[in-house]
Amino acid sequence: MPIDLAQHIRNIPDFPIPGVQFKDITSLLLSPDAFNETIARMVDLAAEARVDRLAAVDSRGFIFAAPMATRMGLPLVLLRKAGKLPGATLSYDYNLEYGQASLEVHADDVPSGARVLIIDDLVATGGSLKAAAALIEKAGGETAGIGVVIELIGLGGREALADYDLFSLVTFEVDE
Ligand SMILES: O=P(O)(O)OC[C@H]1O[C@H](OP(=O)(O)OP(=O)(O)O)[C@H](O)[C@@H]1O
Ligand SMILES: Nc1ncnc2[nH]cnc12
Repeated sequence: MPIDLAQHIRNIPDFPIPGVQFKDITSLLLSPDAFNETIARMVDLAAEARVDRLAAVDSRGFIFAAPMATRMGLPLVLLRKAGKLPGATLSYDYNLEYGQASLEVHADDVPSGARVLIIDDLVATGGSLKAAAALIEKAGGETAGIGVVIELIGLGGREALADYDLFSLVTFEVDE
């Protein structure tokens, strides 16, 4: 029987603010089989694009991108929240489903013309991943695609990212 990854993702209503159905991946991480299957499926989909590097969105994206990078034998670039990276950075401000943030990348981590696949746990409005793609492009790279474990339907994420190839493993309606 294939593993139903959706069954391993816990829903927490009204977190972090009333009205948000929070998709909690900590329950997925507690199952080594489900976590392993998640990485295997992400790697299979990632292999469909020509990719030179992976980039991971702070912080939950790190959990999935790091094992993918070692399995794929690719360099991993960290896209971090403001003020965390020690070297010279480029940054981009964006809106979340429930707040505002800024992403940064080390300017030297993206060679000119490098094809970068961006990885995160989840797409909601697409704001974080749009900022991630903008950063990669500002640094001189090309966005080879975007991969997420969870796609929330109803907040316009896929539409906001229409310029990019986006793959996801599991979809949920935003109010589900
Ligand atoms: O599509 P969007 O509306 O931009 O929302 C999705 C983003 O929100 C969450 O991250 P969050 O900023 O909460 O940080 P975390 O990973 O550190 O929990 C999630 O991990 C995505 O990165
Ligand atoms: N509904 C949600 N669940 C988990 N992470 C999120 N990031 C943005 N919206 C989210």
